[in-house]
Amino acid sequence: MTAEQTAIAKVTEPSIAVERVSKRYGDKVVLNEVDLTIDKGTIYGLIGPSGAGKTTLVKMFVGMETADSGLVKVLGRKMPNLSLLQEIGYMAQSDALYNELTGEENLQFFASLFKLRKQEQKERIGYAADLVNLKNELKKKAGAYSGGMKRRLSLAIALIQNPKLLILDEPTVGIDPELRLSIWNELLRLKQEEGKTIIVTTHVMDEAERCDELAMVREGQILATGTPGQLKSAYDARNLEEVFLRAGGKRS
Ligand SMILES: Nc1ncnc2c1ncn2[C@@H]1O[C@H](COP(=O)(O)OP(=O)(O)OP(=O)(O)O)[C@@H](O)[C@H]1O
Repeated sequence: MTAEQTAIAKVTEPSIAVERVSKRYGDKVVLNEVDLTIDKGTIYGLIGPSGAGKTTLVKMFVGMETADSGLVKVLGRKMPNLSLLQEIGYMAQSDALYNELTGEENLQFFASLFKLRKQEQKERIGYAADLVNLKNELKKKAGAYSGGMKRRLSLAIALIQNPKLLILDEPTVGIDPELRLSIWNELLRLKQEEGKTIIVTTHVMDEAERCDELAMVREGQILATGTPGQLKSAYDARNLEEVFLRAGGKRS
């Protein structure tokens, strides 16, 4: 391979490669031979009804779940892999915060887990708190935050170490429309200007519209992938809500 070919291969290497991944809990098959490729520098949405397997899949990207069979590669390395945690920001569906610590102390604690210089740590905390509009609430204990504020603090924590890959499980639940818009604008900027790869699970169809690519997940399988436009034409639908319903996306 020439140097140029090597460079191209590096650029085009996907952020996530999932090959024939299956997972069951007891008798229940939660993921069934899933294949998925997520390119670098894209916003990728996983949509599908409750219980479809989206969270289980993204937990594998973070190394919090393991597949029974198949392969999950993140940034070219097989998961689980502890050394990749610096590169992955994860916002879980339920907030994992220290209620007895203030918002600021929570951010400091999570920042201290990563390799950041003191000054950088300070800057990242300022940036993340500002992004989620929590700068004036940082001295309050997280336990006294509203549900939406806790979500915002969790999102700030996911961004704290400036990861290459952001994995956000229903990031804007409980967040008001104005802030939701500014968070989405920032996600778009992070993709465009910093080349980050962002993976979101969502039930909100106007958020799905903002993704570059989507995967429709149902009953542990990926029914279809494509841009929002491609999915709409494939299902002959006017909007993604119709795609969702036509793909059989009834909530359990
Ligand atoms: N630790 C577990 N033990 C047993 N079953 C589990 C476990 N985690 C998930 N499940 C089951 O796996 C299935 C898929 O769950 P998952 O959370 O991945 O769905 P989801 O698509 O993220 O749903 P939602 O949109 O509601 O978040 C569900 O039937 C769920 O009950």
